[in-house]
Amino acid sequence: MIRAEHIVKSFDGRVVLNDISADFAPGITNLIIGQSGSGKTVLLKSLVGLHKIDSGNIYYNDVCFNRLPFKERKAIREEVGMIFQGGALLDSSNVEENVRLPLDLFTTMSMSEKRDRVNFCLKRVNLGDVNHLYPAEISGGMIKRVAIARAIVLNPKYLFCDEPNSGLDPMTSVLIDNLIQEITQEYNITTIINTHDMNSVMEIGEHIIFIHQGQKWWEGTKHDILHADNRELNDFVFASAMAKRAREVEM
Ligand SMILES: Nc1ncnc2c1ncn2[C@@H]1O[C@H](COP(=O)(O)OP(=O)(O)OP(=O)(O)O)[C@@H](O)[C@H]1O
Repeated sequence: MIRAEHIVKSFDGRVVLNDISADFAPGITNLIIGQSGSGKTVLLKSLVGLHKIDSGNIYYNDVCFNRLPFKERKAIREEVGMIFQGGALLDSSNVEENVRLPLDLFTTMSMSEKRDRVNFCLKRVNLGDVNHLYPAEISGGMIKRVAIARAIVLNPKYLFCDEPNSGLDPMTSVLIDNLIQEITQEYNITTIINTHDMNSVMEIGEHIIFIHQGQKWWEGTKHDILHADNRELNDFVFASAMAKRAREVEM
């Protein structure tokens, strides 16, 4: 469980997160949505400790993360998996080396133990026999799977995903969304996903926070969204004519 309490963050006196509070429960997919520039990435980075917040508190279970000394914060960070936009694999390392990297950095496992763990994680994301391929030799969807395998290799308690299906076709996006949801449930991970993708919202939006101009404007589930009486949310979610018609039909 991650809890944000009254988060305020500004840059050069300009407030970009204004008093945001939210609970992110484990075992479900928590989505942060909002227009470009609304503050989603700043919120995600603040929650993970990459931005120092001006005020408020961030709890990881019962521990106040933002007030911890550096060493203890680092220990919690080792329980965090991250999936970055574009995958962020090392181009000069092959798939196995990319997935193994957190094990090399943070564990004292033997090489054969590491190889077993890497193979287990690659299998979990439905990738086989790609260990020796380089990122340039695999598809965008495979890159995301490798990024997911790397994010789970240390058995994280918390998983942060920044636009996990950016650049993917709609079918591959659904597969990646479903994979993240399955892994979240299977290992009871607290997962927070930053997304613009309305298909993701309707597919895996078990808990959704809508950010508007730096404020939490609406909160609910994918089922609530269809009936939400919130103009900014509706303008954002049902922006296209097709989405508007789909909503009318559903209503
Ligand atoms: N390091 C920074 N320094 C100054 N301003 C920043 C910084 N990072 C973000 N901002 C500002 O904070 C606001 C929110 O940015 P943020 O990246 O969180 O938006 P977003 O909702 O993630 O947008 P997008 O969907 O386009 O990625 C923007 O106005 C942005 O210019």
